[in-house]
Amino acid sequence: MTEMLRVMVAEDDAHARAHVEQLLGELRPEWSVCASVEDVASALSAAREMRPELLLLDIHLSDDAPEDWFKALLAEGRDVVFMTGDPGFAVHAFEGNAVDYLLKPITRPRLEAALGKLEARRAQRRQDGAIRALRAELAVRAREAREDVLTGLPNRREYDEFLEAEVLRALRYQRPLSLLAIDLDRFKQINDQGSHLLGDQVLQEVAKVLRTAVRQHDLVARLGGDEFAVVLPDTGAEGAMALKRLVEERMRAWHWSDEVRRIAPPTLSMGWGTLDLQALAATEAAEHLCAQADERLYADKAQRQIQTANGMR
Ligand SMILES: Nc1nc2c(ncn2[C@@H]2O[C@H](COP(=O)(O)OP(=O)(O)OP(=O)(O)O)[C@@H](O)[C@H]2O)c(=O)[nH]1
Repeated sequence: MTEMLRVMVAEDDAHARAHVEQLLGELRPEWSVCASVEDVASALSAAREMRPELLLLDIHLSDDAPEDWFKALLAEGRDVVFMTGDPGFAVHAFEGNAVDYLLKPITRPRLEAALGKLEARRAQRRQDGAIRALRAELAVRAREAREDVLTGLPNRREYDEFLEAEVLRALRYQRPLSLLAIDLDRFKQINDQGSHLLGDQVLQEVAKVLRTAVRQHDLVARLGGDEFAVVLPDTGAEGAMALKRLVEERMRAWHWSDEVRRIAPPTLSMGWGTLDLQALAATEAAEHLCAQADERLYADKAQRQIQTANGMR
């Protein structure tokens, strides 16, 4: 698709200016000359006000203008083609990243070549922009694929990969590894008696409690629904139990909203497991680790249900 570009021509020689504009009209009839100026002040103000996409600039517009009057335009990244009678100017033109420079008198083939360069540069810029946008989009998608949208915690995919890598590391270096499996109690009640939105808020707050209770190298993940897990590298059973107690304390101390408190301040059932460092196969060791944590979680939940039935918290 041909772009409809707007061009500014700055040239103090009226004949030369008319000549350039005529050539432009012949070479790119769909483009328009939005500013045709003859001095520096008009060139600078037209460049800012008319926002032409191409600036065709005579370098020596008037004797009293500073030699580098056009530098600000180049610095803004504007597409400039210089027109000059001085062959030595080429160096300055390209240092400033001009599109091209044309030696006077301007000929049709040289102007055509300069316009071609400009179009190629604009096409390249569009392509670069599209690639940058695509990269940014891919980065967002990649993050979303590993992140739980509601809480911002790593999701199950990230958790699975992290756990697998940590199990291998722990077995290889014979370092302890623990896991805390977590499930909200009676969460359905919050959704049913409050609202789904209130349920979402509770999930977000639980994520905060967990995130702020763990160490930097631990991984807190939301596995789905009201299930969370914490992978604890370099941590044995004592450390896992200590974290369980800390999370319980923080949940009790959390400032739940009145609406949540009216229904029931949320509590968590938790179970921990530790990796068997004598295990020969990593997959079985990981499965055993998860099974231990789940078993303790269910036992914890069963006990809480009994306590609730007996009217205790
Ligand atoms: N608000 C909200 N609710 C969710 C989300 N994901 C799952 N749920 C709800 O979580 C509830 C889980 O219910 P259950 O599995 O019975 O768990 P529970 O009510 O905590 O019961 P126990 O674990 O036995 O104490 C269901 O009502 C789901 O609809 C979510 O992203 N937001």
